[in-house]
Amino acid sequence: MADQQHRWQGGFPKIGIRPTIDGRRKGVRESLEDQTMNMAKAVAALLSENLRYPNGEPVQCVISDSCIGGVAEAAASAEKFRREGVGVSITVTPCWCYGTETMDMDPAIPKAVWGFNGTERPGAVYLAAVLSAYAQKGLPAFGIYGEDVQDSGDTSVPEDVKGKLLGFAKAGLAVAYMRGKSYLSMGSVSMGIAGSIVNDTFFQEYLGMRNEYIDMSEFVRRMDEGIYDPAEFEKALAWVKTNCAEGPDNNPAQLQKSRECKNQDWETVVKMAIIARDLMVGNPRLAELGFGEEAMGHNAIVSGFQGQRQWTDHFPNGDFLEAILNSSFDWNGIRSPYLVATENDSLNGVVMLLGYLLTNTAQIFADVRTYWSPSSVERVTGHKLSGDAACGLLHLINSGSAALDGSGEQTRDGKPAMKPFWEIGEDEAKKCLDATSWRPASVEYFRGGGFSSDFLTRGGMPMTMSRLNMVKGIGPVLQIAEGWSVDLPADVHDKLDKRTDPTWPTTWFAPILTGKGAFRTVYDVMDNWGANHGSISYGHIGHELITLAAMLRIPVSMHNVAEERIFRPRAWGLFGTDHPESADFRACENFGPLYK
Ligand SMILES: C[C@H](O)[C@@H](O)[C@@H](O)C(=O)CO
Ligand SMILES: [Mn+2]
Repeated sequence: MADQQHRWQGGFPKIGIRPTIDGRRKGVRESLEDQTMNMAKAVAALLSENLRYPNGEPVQCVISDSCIGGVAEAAASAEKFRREGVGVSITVTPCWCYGTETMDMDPAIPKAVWGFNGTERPGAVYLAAVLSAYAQKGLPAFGIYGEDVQDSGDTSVPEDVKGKLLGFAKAGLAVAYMRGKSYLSMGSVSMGIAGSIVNDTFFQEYLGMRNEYIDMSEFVRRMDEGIYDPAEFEKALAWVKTNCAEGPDNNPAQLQKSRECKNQDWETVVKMAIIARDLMVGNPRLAELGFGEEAMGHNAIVSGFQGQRQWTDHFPNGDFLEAILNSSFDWNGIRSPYLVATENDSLNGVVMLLGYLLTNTAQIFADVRTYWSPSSVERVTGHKLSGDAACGLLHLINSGSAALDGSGEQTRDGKPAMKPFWEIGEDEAKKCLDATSWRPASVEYFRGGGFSSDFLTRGGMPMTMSRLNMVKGIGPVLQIAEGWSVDLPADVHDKLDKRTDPTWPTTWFAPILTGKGAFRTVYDVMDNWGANHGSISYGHIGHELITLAAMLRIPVSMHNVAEERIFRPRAWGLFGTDHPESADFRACENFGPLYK
């Protein structure tokens, strides 16, 4: 995958591990050196063995050169971390230490402290002391403390501690990786969708990201002037002819485009996909072809394509571009997705990015289009919903950027899954492609034609749908709904699907209900959802999104994650423990965005 490597040119943030110790020599420090450093090595091994960067390589950890017994060693460690590109820090200790003299003072990087639950020289006292120092200094940190007492010679990492270390590290790496990267708007506001109004202050102050913009006419320039790799285009077009089967044209006969026009449209949409990727991450091949500036790209880890309507009123739509780039495979083989938000809905692009960085898997971008009550389904189809669907369903469907991974044709332990690219087999990629038919675009919507990916998500996948909303006076607010994809009998699906648009990808989604608030019923989930879109990740990752949101100081207004799975900075509890949701809002407001 050599041609992919340039997209990782910025490298990846490392995790700094800070073994921290009681600095008193003549006995105390000496007695703790090995245990403390061994804790750091155990955490580094845990993280590198279990976590991977988006390119599939193991996460790298950097351990301070010495235990940190005071400010001189803390400063030396900070300097090493700066040199090494550390973006997340974890302090570990089995003993009492001097909080303000040893704490990590870098305001921009997520931090956690693991205080060993021991009795000889308890790390818990330091843990509590330093977390209070973090709260006092406005640097909220995560506290990790195992539930069971460990003997001083025990160098293992308990399961509960492992879970918190891994959850913190995943979210922390996501924060660090976003910093300095771009969101690329290809076009502007689509059909009056407010999420397409790109809020650059949000990207800058909350995510540390830059906003880049290109006009959609850039696609015409590059196509007309051949600013793309012609060899790759030929390879891609041949691959498409073999792997992207056209489905039936659902347009009225008199509106259907000729075969010749469709063939031309295929060439156009394939070029659009190559050009969109080059715009996002650049392409060294363009420099070889004499297009040095275009070869650079926009350093974009997520983009949005406006498409509708001016482009799509004249040119083939961006559904192929969006769907194939969001998938984990294309003519260059199996690879990490390039995130593209349909309709340039940048707020949905952000939650696609958060889900991707937490899971390293492709995301489904969808309209939260219809709530189907059990009675409505029965009225329309005669079918009685049951199982996960018994309380009703949400019809998630949008033309465009649902990754083909969303078909659920990959498997893990024999069940439908969406996997990181390095776990996907060639046969599984083929199954996703074979499960997708490319329907001539509905010309009522897309006068310029194009092809829409049409697949049906297999049921039985754990999923998490999320949405970022922008509320005047508050700023960003995150919504999360864990649930399951659901299978429907083929005839039932067909009847319901045909009532919307059968040429688009469908996921039948059953949110997990709690019986309370927005999760009292499936209808309440829909009725509380903040916008027309959601991003759907594989797995129940709501707890990891909550941890990540707290790091970013983005309050969560709606979720169905059990309280015992939630992990936020220790300081959040100081805003009240009886109503965690309101405490979250107040804590986020109090500490404010990371990069303000
Ligand atoms: C094709 C249609 O215009 C759809 O793109 C539209 O209904 C949406 O997806 C709105 O979010
Ligand atoms: Mn939409």
